[in-house]
Amino acid sequence: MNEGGGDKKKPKKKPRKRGGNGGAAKTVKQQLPQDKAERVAPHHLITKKRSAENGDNQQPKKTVKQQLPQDKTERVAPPQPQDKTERVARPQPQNKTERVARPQPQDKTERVAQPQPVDKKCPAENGDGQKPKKRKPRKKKLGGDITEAKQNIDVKKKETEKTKAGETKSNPGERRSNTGETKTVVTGEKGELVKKRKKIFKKKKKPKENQSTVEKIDNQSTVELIDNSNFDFGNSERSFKNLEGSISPKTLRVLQQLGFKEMTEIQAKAIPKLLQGLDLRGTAKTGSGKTLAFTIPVIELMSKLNFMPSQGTGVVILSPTRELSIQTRDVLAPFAKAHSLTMELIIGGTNMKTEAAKLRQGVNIIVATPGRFLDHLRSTKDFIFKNMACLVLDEADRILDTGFEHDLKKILQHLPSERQTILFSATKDTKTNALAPLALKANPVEVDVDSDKNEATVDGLEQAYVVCPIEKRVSLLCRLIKENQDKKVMIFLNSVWNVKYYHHILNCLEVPVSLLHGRLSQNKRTDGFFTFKNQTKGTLLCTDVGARGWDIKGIDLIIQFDPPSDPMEYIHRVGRTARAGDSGSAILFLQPHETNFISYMKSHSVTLPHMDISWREVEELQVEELNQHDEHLSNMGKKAYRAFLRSYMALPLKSIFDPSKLDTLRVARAYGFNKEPLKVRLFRKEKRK
Ligand SMILES: Nc1ncnc2c1ncn2[C@@H]1O[C@H](COP(=O)(O)OP(=O)(O)OP(=O)(O)O)[C@@H](O)[C@H]1O
Repeated sequence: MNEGGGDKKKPKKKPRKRGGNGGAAKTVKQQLPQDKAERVAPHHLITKKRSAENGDNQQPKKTVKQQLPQDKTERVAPPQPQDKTERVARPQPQNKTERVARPQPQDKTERVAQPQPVDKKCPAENGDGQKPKKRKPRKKKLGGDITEAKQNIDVKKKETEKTKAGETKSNPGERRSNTGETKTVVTGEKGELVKKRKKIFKKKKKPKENQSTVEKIDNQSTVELIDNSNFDFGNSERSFKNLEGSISPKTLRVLQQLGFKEMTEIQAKAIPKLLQGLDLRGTAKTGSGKTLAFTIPVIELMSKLNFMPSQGTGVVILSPTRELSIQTRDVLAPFAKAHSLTMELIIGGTNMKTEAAKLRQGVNIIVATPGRFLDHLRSTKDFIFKNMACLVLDEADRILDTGFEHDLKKILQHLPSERQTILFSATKDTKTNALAPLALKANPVEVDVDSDKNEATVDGLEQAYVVCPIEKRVSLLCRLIKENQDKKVMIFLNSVWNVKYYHHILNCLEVPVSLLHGRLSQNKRTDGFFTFKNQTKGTLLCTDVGARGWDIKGIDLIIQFDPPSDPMEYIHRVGRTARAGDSGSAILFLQPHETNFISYMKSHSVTLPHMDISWREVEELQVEELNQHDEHLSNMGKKAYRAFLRSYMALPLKSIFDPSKLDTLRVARAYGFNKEPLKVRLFRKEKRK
């Protein structure tokens, strides 16, 4: 067993309790008796108009009306679920035709080179808390957008009418989701909009207790039985039973034991091709079951080859993060066990000698991170990899990110060229396009199950952005966490120091949060991952180590406190919720000068409605005062300040996240300093540019 803690036993999963956290709320309340916000209904924050700016919260009708034109996207009916029967009924491309190189879809980043029109600032975006003199201009500004939204609504309505045929008549403004849950379609009527906004913080539908069970598969890991109810396939053609004859009875038995009945779209399309030994590049949205799509074929391959430990390694699966490797190992484990295949996790932060000893004994399937795997390729004597038959690159685009690209190229040089190679990811970028010819054989099978979808994010996700001046971010964050303390929340930040800093400050304020970042020791990292995984509620602050591939059930809300580097990163971050047909919410924090990101996202098929904040109800935290009482916090604040500026500089979308538009004095205030606590030389240079 390695030291990474990946083999740690997971406690039996308890049924999720979604009741309020009375005790915790009380403590926070006691701690912050001034918090007016505590006195208002939990959903007040987002449903109320900007009463702070108006200095008037007595006009609820106007409030809602003011929200209406703010956001054209809110008025657009959410994308209708594709008719799955139709999708599946389409003739499958013949194998030979598939192997002919199809024109590669344009990389989205290329498509969106032109600067998009800047959203006009709303008063809240100015952060001045001033009442706007007139409301009308705001309506005018979005007039065009509304027209567009109306057109979209008309189109969507027609589509909806078609798909509704055969459904029971429902109330206007309601539709049945594919999970059978009633959803409100935004028709522009006030009441319904309020309903939709409230849903951002609404509790997720709880799975029925008997639908999800945890069962121990072996001594090393526990694997959850699958609750199929959210994946509404309704199509027996996708039944795993149809693979009888192409996959072994042992594999079918494990699938059955785990509760997998029907394949997801990516599985149905990729597995048959992979079983033929073809190279494949697969793209499907987050949480769509890509792991199993490669797990079954690699297990079958090893089983057919009758691979013995003395033959060394037959399959290598590379993932960009340690947690993702641990997770993949856990998915593979019951299948490997059923076929008596040896399997090992090879990730950084663990004892290399122990790993080397295992490799020498012969490990049929390796699940690894690229750096550590390369170390073994280079230095572990008697590690047999010349028989390697298959290489899987999970989250292929991320593997190519800085640091891994070099490792991967070296790995490819070491491995036998006669092998099957499989690339999977939820997103594609230019780097993956560049890797494909290096790693894959000519003309690999391309399976992109989302190419015909309007939205790049999943159907069950409700997302919105808030415009928040930097010095108010911590207050708003605190408020959001408190409001969602009975839920499971992930908060993304862009630097380790800021994760540490906000972890400290929030815990000082008795807002309990945990943290996870790449500089923790492997044991702490794995513990943190599993603790969060097994919690029914709680808030985790993390860097992008948590953005990719984590398959944690029951995450209700994703908050992106710092912006993602690009739309792909956004998609992966929000992909930690609303997985496998489930629902979830996501909120993106933007500073007033960053709102161009929204149109940029739209051009990448991510539509983000604006979420209003009633600033009056957000208690302002006096970070400066906290600094005076806590020297440690003040010191951390300095480091976090510097890390924030540096990470901001590192954001690639300079025209949107423009360092020259960042007011360092305001940034300093956000960390409780009334002047810049230290000079960040590189940042100054960048600003001058
Ligand atoms: N055929 C299936 N039926 C029911 N549930 C499934 C099926 N296949 C996978 N799942 C479940 O769906 C969830 C998401 O799967 P997985 O982690 O493989 O998604 P992914 O596509 O790799 O996501 P990401 O892109 O975020 O890494 C898992 O909990 C898995 O158990």
